[in-house]
Amino acid sequence: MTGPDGGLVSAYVHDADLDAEATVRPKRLEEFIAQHRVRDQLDLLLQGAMRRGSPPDHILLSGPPGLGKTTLANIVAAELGSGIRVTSGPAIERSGDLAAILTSLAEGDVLFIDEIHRIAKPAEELLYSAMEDFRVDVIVGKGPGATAIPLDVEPFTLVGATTRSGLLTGPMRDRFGFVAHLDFYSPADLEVLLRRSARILGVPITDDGAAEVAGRSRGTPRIANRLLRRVRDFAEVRADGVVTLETARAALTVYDVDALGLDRLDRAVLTALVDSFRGGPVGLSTLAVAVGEQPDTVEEVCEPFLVRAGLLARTPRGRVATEAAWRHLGRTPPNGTFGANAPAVPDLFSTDADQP
Ligand SMILES: Nc1ncnc2c1ncn2[C@@H]1O[C@H](COP(=O)(O)OP(=O)(O)OP(=O)(O)O)[C@@H](O)[C@H]1O
Repeated sequence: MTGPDGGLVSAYVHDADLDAEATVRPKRLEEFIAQHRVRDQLDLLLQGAMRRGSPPDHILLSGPPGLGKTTLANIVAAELGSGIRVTSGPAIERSGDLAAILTSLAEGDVLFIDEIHRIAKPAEELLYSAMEDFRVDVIVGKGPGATAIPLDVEPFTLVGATTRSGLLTGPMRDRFGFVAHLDFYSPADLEVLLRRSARILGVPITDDGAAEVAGRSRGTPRIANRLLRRVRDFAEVRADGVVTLETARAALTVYDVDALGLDRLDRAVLTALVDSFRGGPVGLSTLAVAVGEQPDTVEEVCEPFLVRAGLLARTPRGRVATEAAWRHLGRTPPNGTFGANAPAVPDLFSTDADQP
C-alpha cells in the first residue's frame, strides 16, 4: 500500500470477520466444544503440571485446518496462566531465528509453533536440545574457527501444530510427551458450537437453522463460524434478521455451498477427477494443475474431508472418485467404480474418536 508521501506504509485493514472470529474463539478448556477425549487428556496433563509447579510436557496437536489447534494452544497458556509466543515453521528459516525466540522465553511460557512440520532442518535440530535439556548451542563463526556457545532456555512448553503429522521426523515426534489428533466434528457438535457463536455475536438462530448450517460445515468449526456470518448477512439483508432453515438454505445456495458442504474448490476437484480423468486414478500434482491450485492446498484443505465423506480415495496408483462422488455430481458411475458397494449416503461421522 502506498502512503501519502509515496512511500510504503503497512496496510491496516479492519476485517470484521477476523474480529468476529476472535470474539467467538473459546478462551478456556470448558468452553472448547466436543473433542471430549482430547479435552479430558489435556485437562489431566495441565492439572498434573500445575500441582507439581512445573511446565507440562510438550504437546503436539495434529489434524486438518480449522479444527481448533491454535485455539487449544492459547487455551493451554490461559489455563496455566502463562504467556504465549506464537510463530510458525515456515517463519523460522534460520536456527538463529529460533534461538532468539527460545532464549527470550520466560519461565513457564508456552511456545506455539504452527505448521511445525515445515520447520527448517537446522532449526529443528536446535529445537531438540531446547525441548529436552532446555539448552541451545548457538554456533558463532564459520568453518574450523566456529564455536558453539551454550545458552540456557527457561523451562517452557512447546505446543506444535501440524496438518501433516506424517511429515514429522521420528526424533521430533518422540520429544512430545502428549500427542493429540483432532478429528472432524459431528453435525450435532457443530450445532452446539453454532448456537454458542450465535449467542456471542447476537445472531438470532432457530434450531433447524443451526442444524442446516452445521450439516454443511464440513465437520469444521472455522467453516461453521464463517457460514454463520454469511447466513447472518443474508438474514439481515434479505429477511427479518433471524437465521431459520429457509434463510440458511437460501444463503448457502448464494454462497455456492452444497448439501454436503462442498465448496467450489471441492467440487472442482471431484468434477476434474470424474470428467477429465474418468474417475482416476490420477496423481495429486496432475489433479492440482487441473483445478489451478497448489498440490498442498488440494491435499491438506480439500482431501481430508473428501476422503472422510467417502467421495475420494487415495490409492497407491493415485486419486480416485468413488461411486458416491459420481452420484453427488449427478453422473452415472461406470461399472467397476471404486466403492460401488459402499452405502449410497456416506456415513460421514461414524468415528468414536471424539467421544468421551
Ligand atoms: N472446539 C471448539 N469449540 C468452539 N470453537 C472452536 C472449537 N475449535 C475451533 N473453534 C473455532 O474455530 C476457529 C478455528 O479454530 P483454530 O484457528 O484454532 O483452528 P486450527 O486448527 O488452528 O486451524 P489452522 O491449522 O488452519 O490454523 C476458531 O476461531 C474458533 O473460534
